[in-house]
Amino acid sequence: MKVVVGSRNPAKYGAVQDAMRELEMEAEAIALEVESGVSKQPMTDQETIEGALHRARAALKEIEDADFAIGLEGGVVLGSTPSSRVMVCNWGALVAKDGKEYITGGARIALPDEFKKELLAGKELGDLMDEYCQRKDIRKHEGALGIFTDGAVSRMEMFQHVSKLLIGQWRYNVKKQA
Ligand SMILES: O=P(O)(O)OP(=O)(O)OP(=O)(O)OC[C@H]1O[C@@H](n2cnc3c(O)ncnc32)[C@H](O)[C@@H]1O
Ligand SMILES: [Mg+2]
Repeated sequence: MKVVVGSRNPAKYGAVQDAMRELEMEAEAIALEVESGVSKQPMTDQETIEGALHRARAALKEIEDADFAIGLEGGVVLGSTPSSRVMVCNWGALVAKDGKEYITGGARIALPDEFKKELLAGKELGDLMDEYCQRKDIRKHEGALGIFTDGAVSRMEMFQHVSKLLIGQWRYNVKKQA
């Protein structure tokens, strides 16, 4: 089997590899940088879902003999009421070679309130996190999730869960059709 991942970010690509290992799938995984087709910082669930789907569709187009492609996308949700918090959201999409598309939501947690103004001014969460922690490339490592849960759940672990949910749904359908 051959699987394509629509990102070269190790927190995403590594997550798909780990998910496949856990599900005892023998597949070659290829990481490809593709366009998300949405803004660099998606600001709604809908935009984040579209980014994940676009990545998966674009990745599958690149590798003709792939069985399926996975797109993973992070975004933020600003909240529409004064009491609602700004959250990091996560979505994944799997597009199979038969054209079937699967979508799965990942964990979301609240971010510091002061992030809201910066996000509205056009700042990316990845850059905000690096400034907040005075470090580089947090998005490629534990992510906002890992930082704000004191390492309890990392971005990679969350994307691993999303990938397992996607691959599981794909498997269910493949078995049903057999
Ligand atoms: O190379 P790609 O695949 O684009 O990986 P990315 O880290 O940029 O991830 P996304 O494009 O999916 O995320 C959109 C933006 O949100 C940021 N982001 C999302 N989740 C994050 C997290 O847990 N920690 C830090 N930044 C995060 C990310 O850095 C981008 O600025
Ligand atoms: Mg990005």
